[in-house]
Amino acid sequence: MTSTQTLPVDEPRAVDGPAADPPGTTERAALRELLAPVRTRTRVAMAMQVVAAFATIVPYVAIAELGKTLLAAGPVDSERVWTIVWVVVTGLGLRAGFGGGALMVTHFADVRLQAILRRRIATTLGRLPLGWFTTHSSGQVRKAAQNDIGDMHYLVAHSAVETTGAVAVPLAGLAYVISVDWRLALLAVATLPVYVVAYAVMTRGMTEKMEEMNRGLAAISATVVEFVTGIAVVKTFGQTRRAHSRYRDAATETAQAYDGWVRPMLRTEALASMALSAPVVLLVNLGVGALMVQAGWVSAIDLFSTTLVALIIPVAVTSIGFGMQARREASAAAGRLLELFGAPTLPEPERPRHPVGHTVEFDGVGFSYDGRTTVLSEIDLELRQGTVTALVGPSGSGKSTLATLVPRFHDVTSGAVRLGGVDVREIASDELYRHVGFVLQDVQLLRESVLDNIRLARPDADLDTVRSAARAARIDDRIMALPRGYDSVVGEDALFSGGEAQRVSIARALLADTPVLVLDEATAFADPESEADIQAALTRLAVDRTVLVIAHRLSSIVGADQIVVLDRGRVVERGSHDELTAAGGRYARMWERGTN
Ligand SMILES: Nc1ncnc2c1ncn2[C@@H]1O[C@H](COP(=O)(O)OP(=O)(O)OP(=O)(O)O)[C@@H](O)[C@H]1O
Repeated sequence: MTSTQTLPVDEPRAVDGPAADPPGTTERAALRELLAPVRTRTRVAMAMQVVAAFATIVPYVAIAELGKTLLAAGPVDSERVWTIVWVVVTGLGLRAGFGGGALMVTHFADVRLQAILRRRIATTLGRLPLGWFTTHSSGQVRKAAQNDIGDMHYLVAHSAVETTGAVAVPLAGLAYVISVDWRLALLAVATLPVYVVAYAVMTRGMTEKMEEMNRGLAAISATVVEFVTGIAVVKTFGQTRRAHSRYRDAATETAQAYDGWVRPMLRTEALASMALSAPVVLLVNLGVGALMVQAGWVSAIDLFSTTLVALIIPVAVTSIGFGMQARREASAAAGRLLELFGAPTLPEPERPRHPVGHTVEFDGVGFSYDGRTTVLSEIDLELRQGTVTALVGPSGSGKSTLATLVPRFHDVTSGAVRLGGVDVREIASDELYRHVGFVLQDVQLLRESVLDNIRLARPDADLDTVRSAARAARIDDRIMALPRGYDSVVGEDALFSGGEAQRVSIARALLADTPVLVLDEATAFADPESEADIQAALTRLAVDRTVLVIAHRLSSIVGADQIVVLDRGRVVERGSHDELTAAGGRYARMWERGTN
């Protein structure tokens, strides 16, 4: 049983912008929207980083002044020396305090944003129609909750501060060297253009190359998944070698593409980093600077002080490049998160109504998943309180779709589904799930103790109550035989077969005790003994409830109060087993063939 929450949340906005938006605009807007809750903190941190950037320059300037003082003719002015020492210490202290403080502010901001986004993901997931989860894998949800939020860490906690530092430190340094001598300033940044040009060459066509790489990696992972999921078939038909070679080919192709892309890039990168390396900066500044000193343009001590500052400019600049890649990844992650937040949610009624009784009615119900192909049309049905209705029909006739409209996996396209006289869309979702339970083919057991799995809807139920539900579902003996009994954890020391998992979920439904039940009679994988157990458990579950069962075996629904035959989304026959076999129609033929 799943219940949904109704937490207040901003209405999600559509992710896709107008068609005329230049590429990247939507993602930038997405990023701005996601980062809005921490904008003020980020700005405060940036301002702190500007102070830290100026403080970074102070010790270098002070040391240059110290040099001048010590080399000046006459006795050393010790008072001035001490003042300079204090300036150096203060500069270092301010840099550590403001720089560290800025990072602290952004890291707290990041934690806050992660909490906001995680809550928003939980709220969104709680408001999505259950049908959404049948078309989206848990992997996608996990990626959003972990990887995408994680990808945003660099952006929030580091990028703004580091980029500010990367711009402010060189600017502060440049301001100082210009104040000393404009020719020395030119020298201090002389190697920068080489880096900028090399970097531009390196990142040319980066987006396309990254896409190509991602395609290659996706192909490799697809062949691995194909191999692992189909391993039984692959081995049985002796195709292991072929499957291996497909993986090898995909891996080789991607490796070659990577090599072809990265090799020239590494050469350029080496050149770029060389242009900003300390020996090259020193060589250019001291070499050319010495000529300037000889020519009498500048003093040796000025050259010394500007060379010191020139050494710190490159370190700051190179961090910009690193930040750009992380920013790109974070923007893409933000886009994916907003896509999740923008998924159409199940509207909650403004003024919820309460059902009276537990009769379910389908009134002129029509449904389409995509708005084009009609899956159900003109369904009029009444599932009277306390009766069992079985749905039969060929595969794809719409049985599951019809049944899952009752717990609002999706909302009808036309007509209405009513419970106790109230349209299910007018019942608050948590109340709806207190009335409607379901046991579907795809049994979902959580990685928790068997006890907690069974008492999911009633966490306060004691062991005796849980055991009596499990006994009714014919699974108690099996659970007691587990190493830690009811405390065994599903997936660790509680490993259930398909039929056993089905019975655990029946025990869960029995305990939840909802008056309306939607059952998918999943007996396809069960052995005859297990099938008999499941049938017995289902029969027990159906007592005194309004039950809608998707029947795969006609033998199990002979006693149903009403059998509904669906074909291509329409009700083609309806009646009891005796009435339908006597009528000699579709059901009678299915019964004779012994198939559904
Ligand atoms: N999530 C979905 N999105 C789009 N189309 C869907 C979705 N689920 C089912 N369909 C389509 O709706 C139609 C009815 O499917 P449904 O699963 O309700 O049939 P069914 O009678 O329960 O079939 P089966 O007995 O094989 O389970 C099919 O054509 C199917 O392809």
